[in-house]
Amino acid sequence: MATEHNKDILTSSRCPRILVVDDEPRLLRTLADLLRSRDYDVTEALGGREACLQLQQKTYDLALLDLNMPQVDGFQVMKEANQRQPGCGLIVVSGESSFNSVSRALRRGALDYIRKPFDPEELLATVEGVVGKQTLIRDHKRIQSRLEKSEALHRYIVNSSPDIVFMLDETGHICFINNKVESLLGYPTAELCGKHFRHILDDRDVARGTYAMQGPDISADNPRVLEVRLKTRGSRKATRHFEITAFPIDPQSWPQTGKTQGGCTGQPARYYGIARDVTERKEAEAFINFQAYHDLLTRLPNRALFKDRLELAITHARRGQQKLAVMFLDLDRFKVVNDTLGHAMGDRLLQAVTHRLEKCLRKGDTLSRFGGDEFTLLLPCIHGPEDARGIARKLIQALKAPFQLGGHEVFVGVSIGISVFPEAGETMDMLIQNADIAMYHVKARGKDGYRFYSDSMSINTANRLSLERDLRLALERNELRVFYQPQVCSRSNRVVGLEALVRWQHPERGLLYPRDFLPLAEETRLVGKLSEQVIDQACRDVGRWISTGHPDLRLAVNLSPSQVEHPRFVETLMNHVSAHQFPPANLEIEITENVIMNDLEQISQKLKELAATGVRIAIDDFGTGYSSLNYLHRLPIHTLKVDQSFVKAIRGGDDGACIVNAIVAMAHGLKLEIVAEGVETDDQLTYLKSLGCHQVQGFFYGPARPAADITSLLAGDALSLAHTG
Ligand SMILES: Nc1nc2c(ncn2[C@@H]2O[C@H](COP(=O)(O)O[C@H]3[C@@H](O)[C@H](n4cnc5c(=O)[nH]c(N)nc54)O[C@@H]3COP(=O)(O)O)[C@@H](O)[C@H]2O)c(=O)[nH]1
Repeated sequence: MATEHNKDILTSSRCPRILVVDDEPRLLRTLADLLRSRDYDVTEALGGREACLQLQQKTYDLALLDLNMPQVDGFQVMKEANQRQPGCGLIVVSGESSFNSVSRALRRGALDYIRKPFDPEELLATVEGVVGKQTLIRDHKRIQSRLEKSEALHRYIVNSSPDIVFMLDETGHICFINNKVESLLGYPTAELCGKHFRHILDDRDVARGTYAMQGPDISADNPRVLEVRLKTRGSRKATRHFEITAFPIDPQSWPQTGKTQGGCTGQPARYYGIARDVTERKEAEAFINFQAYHDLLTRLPNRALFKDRLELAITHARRGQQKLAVMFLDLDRFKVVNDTLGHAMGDRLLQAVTHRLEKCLRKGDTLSRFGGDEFTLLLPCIHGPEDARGIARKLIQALKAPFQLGGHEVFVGVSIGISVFPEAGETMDMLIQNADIAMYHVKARGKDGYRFYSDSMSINTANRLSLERDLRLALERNELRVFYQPQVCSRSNRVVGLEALVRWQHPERGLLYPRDFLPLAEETRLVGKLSEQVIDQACRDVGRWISTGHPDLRLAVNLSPSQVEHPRFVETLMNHVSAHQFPPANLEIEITENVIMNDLEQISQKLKELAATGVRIAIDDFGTGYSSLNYLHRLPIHTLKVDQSFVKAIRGGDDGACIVNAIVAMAHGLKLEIVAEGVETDDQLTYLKSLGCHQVQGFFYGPARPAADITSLLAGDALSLAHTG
């Protein structure tokens, strides 16, 4: 096929067409016959006029002309031929032999001049020579035109390729690169020709790219395929992703003579290939990958990625005998925002919270959104629990300031459970689960704080299920007991109040304390029912003591956060109180500051309603939370209970003691009653008395005890209280 094609290019297959022009018919015929004897395709023109007509009708390779002809002479025919058929060769055959005529004929384009009478052999040789030359010129032009077309076609194909097409020499310098590099990366081709391909490789891929091209086993059957980032022109950072397929050039199939054909390095091309822009695919892949492992709202790692990182961190920690901490964070009051301001605001809040939390963390830490308003945090390589404690405090503090959401000022808090590897669990699941358990303990104590997991919180899943079942049964079978801890006036040593504290008389496990079951009750929402039973029992017991000679005796009850948050809290509580005809003025509810701050507006309304009935309100654990003067001032608060931790600190004479001074002074200033909790020693009592804090509660006067003990205590001598403790 190629041979046929070449033959077609190189030779003209038709026999040359010759126009013979003379005004003498005899001479004309002789000349024509002579040429026909050599198989030329001959046309006779009798005179110049007919010749011109012929030139208008047909194309000729050659014209043999007489000069002296009547009307239209040979020069005019030459002029016509030059105008109409510039490719037609001209030979003059004339009896005119003056220098002028010859030179004029040659100037008009005659290729040769044969004088009459002519020698037939000489004429045939001249014609053959001119025809051969004409054929060569014509074929050359045709080949050139075909080559130009072919080159244009290939150039068009290469340059309109969607890919970058390139050739490299042995050392990796660019011999050729198509225009696509300009539209994709911004480089004019001339700028890259002769440069090493490293010039456009992203720094991160230079080593890999260079190694790939130097690899020994690259062959036509085994092209080098690799993905790299190429730099865009004029930007130090912007890159696009390309998939490069490079082949070696076989010198056998494309022999190059010294210089690269069409190349610009002066070296033979050794590799050719294409670079396909796969940026969109890579970005789509990256997005899908991101989606699989991240939460799209906060852009934080999701549960799957968190677990993966935790697994890895545990392996490292185990190998290096290090510690790590897992925190389980649950936002407080998020639900209120979501329900009242809508999900869009809820989403914005989660983003803002994420932003603040992230600011508290180091580079290697992993904060993840576990779902809803739950986050988990991995702190790898900590020295000990103190590091985690510091971070937990920072996180809590970071969320203290209000969030501005479309004109609304919103407060949220965070409850954080912490588990430290390896003490609180050696596996990923255990660490997360135990941090979650610890978090529920924070929630049960009024939210917005942190707690470390300890084994005492733990109940494994099986135990947990059986404990939950037991607790449900306990509520049905009335296994809950109410113990009372006296609140004593230190001046008179008289019992002024009783704090109701729940106990569970478990049929197999004996007497259980709130820490053993309250978080579970909170988690399973059984706490509401539990509290109702406690209130009922306490109203019955204390109501009896009130009506039997202790009219001023105060009943203090603890309320769980979820109980207070319930929309019908006031109504439910008052129903129980009135069901037992308990005088509201003898009832004091204890709530923590965090419960109040959970939803200041709602709680404030509820507390006002309660206070209007005569019920008293005490702030439990005062000093450990917000200690905000703002709400103390705005709410109907009657009593502050100084947290045990500050009372304990009295003994050491450290900062805690100063806090007691401050709280007592503040309570006096605001005309609030004050009860100091956890009083265990005479020194603490003396110190508190010296501050003017006369209502105290603690093991100094005795722990919480069953109702029967309280009956005899109230009947006996109040002064003997200290001895019964
Ligand atoms: N929603 C409800 N919560 C309740 C109810 N009953 C108890 N609780 C909550 O459980 C917390 C722990 O209670 P408890 O184990 O009974 O501990 C109380 C006292 O026994 C203990 N205490 C008292 N004096 C001392 C002391 O001198 N030293 C010392 N180490 N501990 C002492 O303190 C607890 C009472 O604290 P407070 O409530 O802050 O006054 C308990 O704190 C409640 O939150 C319930 O019915 N419903």
